[in-house]
Amino acid sequence: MPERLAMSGVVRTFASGDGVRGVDLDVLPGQIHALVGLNGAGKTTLLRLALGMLRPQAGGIRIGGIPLEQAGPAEWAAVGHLVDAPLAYGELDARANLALAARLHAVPKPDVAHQIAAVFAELGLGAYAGRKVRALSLGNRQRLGLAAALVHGPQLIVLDEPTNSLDPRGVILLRESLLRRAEDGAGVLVSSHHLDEVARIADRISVLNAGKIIGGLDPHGINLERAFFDLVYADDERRNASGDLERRLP
Ligand SMILES: Nc1ncnc2c1ncn2[C@@H]1O[C@H](COP(=O)(O)OP(=O)(O)OP(=O)(O)O)[C@@H](O)[C@H]1O
Repeated sequence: MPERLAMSGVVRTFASGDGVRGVDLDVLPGQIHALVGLNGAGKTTLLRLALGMLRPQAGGIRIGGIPLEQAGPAEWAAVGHLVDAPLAYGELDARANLALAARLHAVPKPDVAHQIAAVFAELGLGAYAGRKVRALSLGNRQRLGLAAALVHGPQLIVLDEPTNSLDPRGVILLRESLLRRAEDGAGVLVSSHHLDEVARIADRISVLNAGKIIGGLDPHGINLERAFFDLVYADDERRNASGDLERRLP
């Protein structure tokens, strides 16, 4: 079975020199791959590249074995993502928003109501199904954004800091949802600042620093925070010692 996502030698830098500078990364079927890094490390940029929201300057990206530039509706229907703010129509209720998300991802019409009910239950949103989105709390809007990313049963799930503004119950529901979906064969790429949460769900943790993957963390290891900072500081020192040449060269 091909990787759900494969990125090799991906480069995308901005005028400042920041960005993503030569990243290899994959997500296998059934795997939860977490991406951690300091603010500005390049996590969102990398996820946007994986989703075709940004074009790489170099390198290759494949989803479901297909190069991104050749991916068509069938490949994209198998992807669910929440990167940036949840996109929703404020004047429509939560159910209507999810129905749109389901149809956009090619869920057959007769299945839409059932799949919406299932994902509402999964993320604890049932009580808000008839509520206009503009009247939802921040956390419930985030839950709705997650529901929209998951309603069609995607095989590749890409989430940028998905626990943002979720309450502890929401964090647990999302955790259970991602673990179950991975067990069913989905591949998950998720960025997070919460090392404890990441350790609970990830099969693999990659550390991104200044646009590069500088190593991995053992999800079962003790003192993940210490291991994380050891990697980051060692990389910062190495880059400082080399005058951060790589950063300044095109
Ligand atoms: N569209 C853009 N134009 C210019 N610079 C950008 C753009 N998008 C991101 N950057 C820069 O690229 C770097 C990486 O940003 P990115 O948002 O990917 O980091 P991040 O790891 O997701 O950070 P955070 O944890 O704060 O969300 C930052 O220095 C950011 O300012």
